[in-house]
Amino acid sequence: MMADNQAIGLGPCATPGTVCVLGIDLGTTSVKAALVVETEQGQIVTQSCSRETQAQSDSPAAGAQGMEQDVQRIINALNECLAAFPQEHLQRVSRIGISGQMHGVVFWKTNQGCKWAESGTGHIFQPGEVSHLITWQDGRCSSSFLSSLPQPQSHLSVATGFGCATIYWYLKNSPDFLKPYDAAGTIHDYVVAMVCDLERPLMSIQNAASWGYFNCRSKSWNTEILRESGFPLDLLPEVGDPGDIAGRMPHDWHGIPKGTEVGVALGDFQCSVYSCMTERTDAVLNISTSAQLTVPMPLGFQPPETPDSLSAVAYFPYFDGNYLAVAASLNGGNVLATFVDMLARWMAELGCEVLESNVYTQMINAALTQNDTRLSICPTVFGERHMPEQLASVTSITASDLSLGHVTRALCHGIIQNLHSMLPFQDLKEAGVKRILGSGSALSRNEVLKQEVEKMFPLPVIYGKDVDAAVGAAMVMLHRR
Ligand SMILES: Nc1ncnc2c1ncn2[C@@H]1O[C@H](COP(=O)(O)OP(=O)(O)O)[C@@H](O)[C@H]1O
Ligand SMILES: O=C(CO)[C@@H](O)[C@H](O)[C@H](O)[C@H](O)COP(=O)(O)O
Repeated sequence: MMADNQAIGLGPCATPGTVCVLGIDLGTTSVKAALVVETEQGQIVTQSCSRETQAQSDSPAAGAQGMEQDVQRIINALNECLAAFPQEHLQRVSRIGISGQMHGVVFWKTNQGCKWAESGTGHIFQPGEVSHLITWQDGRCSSSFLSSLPQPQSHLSVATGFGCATIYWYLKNSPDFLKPYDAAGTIHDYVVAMVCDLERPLMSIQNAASWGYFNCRSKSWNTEILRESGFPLDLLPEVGDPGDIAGRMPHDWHGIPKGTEVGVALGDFQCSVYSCMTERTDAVLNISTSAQLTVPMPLGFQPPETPDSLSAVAYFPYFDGNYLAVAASLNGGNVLATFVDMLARWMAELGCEVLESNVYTQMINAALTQNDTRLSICPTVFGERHMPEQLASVTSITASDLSLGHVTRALCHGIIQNLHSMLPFQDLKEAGVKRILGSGSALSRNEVLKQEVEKMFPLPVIYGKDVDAAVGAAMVMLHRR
């Protein structure tokens, strides 16, 4: 797996004639990049890099419920990742696949979305007239606000943090905010639009479905419903199929040659699945900032016409018209990150500074010596889309079960139990699942989470080596010729 703060060189760069693809994932916590080459033995990840973005930003308009990220910081992390790769590797890249955190929205002004500049290793861009990214974790749209919106004609219901809901929120609460902007997309759509110099942004079906008000059968926005309610239709991107080429780069970028093909931006969840799922009897468990447990739906499956907002399982578009049934939890690695942040703040108040990475190591080690606990933690600090009101709670507290090991064990158990409550083991068995493939760095770096998965889902669980959204995004562009 990828390590923070350094580029990992894993092999030679592509020799002339071999295809080399750059995969990028703009995640909620970190940016990841990987170089993947096709060899006679199959695909090899030759370089990889990960950088935390530290992009969380205040949201004056939305207050405490808002969750925004500073685009400049995300692009800084991306630039650092690419600058860490050897030039001779980047010069061999012929195609780029980009994925990222879904549902969120960023606004920009056409032709002023970025500024290009010369760096030591070629051209790079910096954000220009761009808003913050309002992320999938944003909570400004209350249940009553959402129920005041028109009913979508889609199999997916609309939740807070979805692009169209956020645009409605601005329209109704702060219309002046939207005035300077004439383009919008997810953060990864923005990057694709900038590197390809697109006049109008292009979005894949995967990301369009994640915004709400998109019909996956007709592959079109709910234009009439949106128009009737005064929605600014001009802000909706054009839509393409996952795997399509969005454009070619008119400039070199970090030494990647001018003319390189860039794919339409993809969902990070779908790319994580693509990086590891090989059999129709595989389930995939991805834990990054969020968490998803998923199984493929039978070929030819079409989702119901209308959504079931009380269901914990949704159908997300995958590739080639296929769907994944997914328990998409809002409570994954972010629950552990919240706990670590709370500990670090308490320690600071008590006069001790601690490095967060050391806290993760210590708490995971402590929980590894604590196989079980009576402490019970419901970890839904961030609610769930199908029951936003149910927040976290701790029960069965006894004085003997309060060590760091007990609490960490109970937290990890709670995260997996919550996923299990959304998509139980029994359902996986009935769907014919034979093994679970683990992906995402919050899982790969945490032995306690792995143990809890294996206890709650008694199936073979396999943790692949190069399994994440950046590698998946590269693989999509390698396979789709
Ligand atoms: N040092 C660490 N050891 C183990 N887990 C960590 C560590 N640092 C962060 N994490 C976990 O990784 C999660 C972020 O994973 P990441 O793959 O970067 O997310 P994303 O793809 O959403 O950007 C955090 O929410 C946290 O739970
Ligand atoms: O929002 C959720 C919650 O699981 C999903 O629908 C969605 O695929 C992902 O969480 C987002 O794309 C964010 O991904 P990540 O940064 O946590 O990897």
